Amino acid sequence: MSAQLIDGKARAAAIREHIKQQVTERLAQGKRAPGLAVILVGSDPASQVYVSHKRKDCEQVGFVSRAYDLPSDTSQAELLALIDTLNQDNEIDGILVQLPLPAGLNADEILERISPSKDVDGFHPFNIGRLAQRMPLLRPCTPAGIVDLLDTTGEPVRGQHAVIVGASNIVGRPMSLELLLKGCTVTTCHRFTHNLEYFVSQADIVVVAVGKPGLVKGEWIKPGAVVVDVGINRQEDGTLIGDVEFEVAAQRASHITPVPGGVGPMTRAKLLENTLESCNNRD
Ligand SMILES: Nc1nc(=O)c2c([nH]1)NC[C@@H]1CN(c3ccc(C(=O)N[C@@H](CCC(=O)O)C(=O)O)cc3)C=[N+]21
Repeated sequence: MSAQLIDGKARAAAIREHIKQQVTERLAQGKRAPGLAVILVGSDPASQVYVSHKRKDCEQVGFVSRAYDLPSDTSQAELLALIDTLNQDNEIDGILVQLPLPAGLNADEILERISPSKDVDGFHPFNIGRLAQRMPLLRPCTPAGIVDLLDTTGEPVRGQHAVIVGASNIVGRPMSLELLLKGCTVTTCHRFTHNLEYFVSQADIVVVAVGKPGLVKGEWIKPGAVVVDVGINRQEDGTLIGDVEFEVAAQRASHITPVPGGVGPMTRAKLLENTLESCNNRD
């Protein structure tokens, strides 16, 4: 039995279509289009790819996107000053500082400087705290995109044992909070976890977000489990693979996300949703 693919690309396209309609309605009511500021510091090639995707997405849905391509020697003070200005800019509803930042910059201080109401990444401690206390406002995009995808499988979520592999601030930790909010029993594994196989083999839902190809072996997957692979590992030949051994896992899982075409497009779609929500809240 091979798993059903969870088609993030199609789901993301449907979300963008819906957003585009809402922007058209806003314009018809004489309201402005949502504005997203994307700050890229330095010239990390992967970041340039992701940022160009974000700008294209904005154009497609009718957002105003403002790009700030800053030199890698931009100082902490210059970055903080730009964020302070954008926090006050009434044309801008979302501010995104593309990670990773060049060494020497304090990312935590920079992200915390973004006004929580314009934090469309959902990384700000205020927004994470609201999620932790079951009162989410702007939610981190990748975990929110995964919750959306889980709902499309038709498989139960509430009461299921969810195992998250990876405990980063931008995926693993908020993912654990999102699935707790959905009523899952949550196990969060990380680099200090002993016997990862044991935990993964218990899971009804597995979310892997580490960035290590082949980390989760296919035979660890419990028959019928739902597998969500957040890993985006670029191989020498330029192809992308995830953190899960896809072929074997797909023989055991009921549903599985492909890489590419699964979680990645949902991350981008949720960023657009957050920006529109911020704009609507500012009317
Ligand atoms: N402030 C900030 N916010 C982020 O959300 C953020 C970030 N920094 N830094 C880097 C990561 C990575 N990330 C991805 C977004 C889309 C795809 C995506 O669309 N992937 C496509 C493939 C795209 C390709 O071909 O490279 C897919 O998986 O199908 C991947 C990765 C967002 N990130």
